[in-house]
Amino acid sequence: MGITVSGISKRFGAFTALGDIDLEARPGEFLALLGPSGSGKTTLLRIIAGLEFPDTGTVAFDGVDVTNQPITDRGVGFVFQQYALFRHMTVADNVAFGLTVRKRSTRPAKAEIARRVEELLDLVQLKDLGKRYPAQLSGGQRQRVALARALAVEPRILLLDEPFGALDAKVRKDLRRWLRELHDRMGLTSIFVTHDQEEALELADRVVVMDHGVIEQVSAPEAIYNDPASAFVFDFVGESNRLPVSVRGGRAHFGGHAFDVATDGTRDGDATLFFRPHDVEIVGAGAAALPAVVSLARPRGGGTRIEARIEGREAPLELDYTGDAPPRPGDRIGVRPLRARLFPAG
Ligand SMILES: Nc1ncnc2c1ncn2[C@@H]1O[C@H](COP(=O)(O)OP(=O)(O)OP(=O)(O)O)[C@@H](O)[C@H]1O
Repeated sequence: MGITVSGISKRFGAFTALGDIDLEARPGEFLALLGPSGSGKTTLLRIIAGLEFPDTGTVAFDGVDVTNQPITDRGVGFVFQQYALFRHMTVADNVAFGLTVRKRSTRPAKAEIARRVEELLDLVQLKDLGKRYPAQLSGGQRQRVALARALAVEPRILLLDEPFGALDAKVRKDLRRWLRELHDRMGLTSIFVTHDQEEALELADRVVVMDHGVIEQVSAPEAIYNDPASAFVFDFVGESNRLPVSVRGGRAHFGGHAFDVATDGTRDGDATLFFRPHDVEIVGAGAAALPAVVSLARPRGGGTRIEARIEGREAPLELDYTGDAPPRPGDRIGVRPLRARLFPAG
């Protein structure tokens, strides 16, 4: 089932939480909403779920406008961190909840509900734990129960808000993979909110990067990392160095030094240069490059991570060196950014 969000805006008092959002999730797609705290991810997800209503704009599922439908009519499964399991109910009763609260006319028979619960517990690999209470489970098991509960109503759309936020890194990673498999196997359309970029890049078909209530970029994970659409995305996703430069005659200038970068039609004037730590060439001092002094060198991932200071800039550059004669603290080096990107200042 496809999800189409058109022209959605939402204010809380004088504060604009979402401004004119357009977004499309194709049938079967797994989207991640990624952004810093307060960027509007949860508000957007709640509007898609029907837990919140927009000031303007529409939400449609497979072309059918559901903007004014309450959550109970939308047929979505959702796992939100704040909708924890019911502590006084067994695991099985938690999973059955969405079915048992249905009106009598649409509620399956008791035996049928029990069968479905068994099936779901099997699916989330908690087959023999139906009689336990949430307090008797690990964090990861609880989140799998929450997922089983969301899936009990046989949704075509699954909405998840940081469902693994409170779990340790290893469990998170396992659950993430397992969730992706489940999504594929059940043919769901899923939207997942996270502020963890690794999670978004690993899990999603496309990543939606948000900041201050607007969408900065919607792209496949590789493109988010390798071809960021804005200075914000470059900075937010992956490691980066930023340097205020002025662009003149196809070259970047910083502190009296000029160096070659692809200016890609950037107009002459002030700009911010971005480059990743591994996208540099480190050359000897005196070469036509940005002069820097190494302040720190430590092993990292088979190479050496170097911090280097440049005159007139407080924040050191973070650089990766992969050769076998890494520079040492105090060494003077020249830094040539490769694959750098310029964004107009401002
Ligand atoms: N009911 C509300 N009343 C007033 N302000 C709200 C309300 N809900 C959200 N906001 C504000 O809207 C902005 C966006 O919040 P939202 O929860 O959507 O952000 P988020 O990107 O999900 O952040 P986080 O990663 O911290 O959960 C925040 O500044 C928040 O304080």
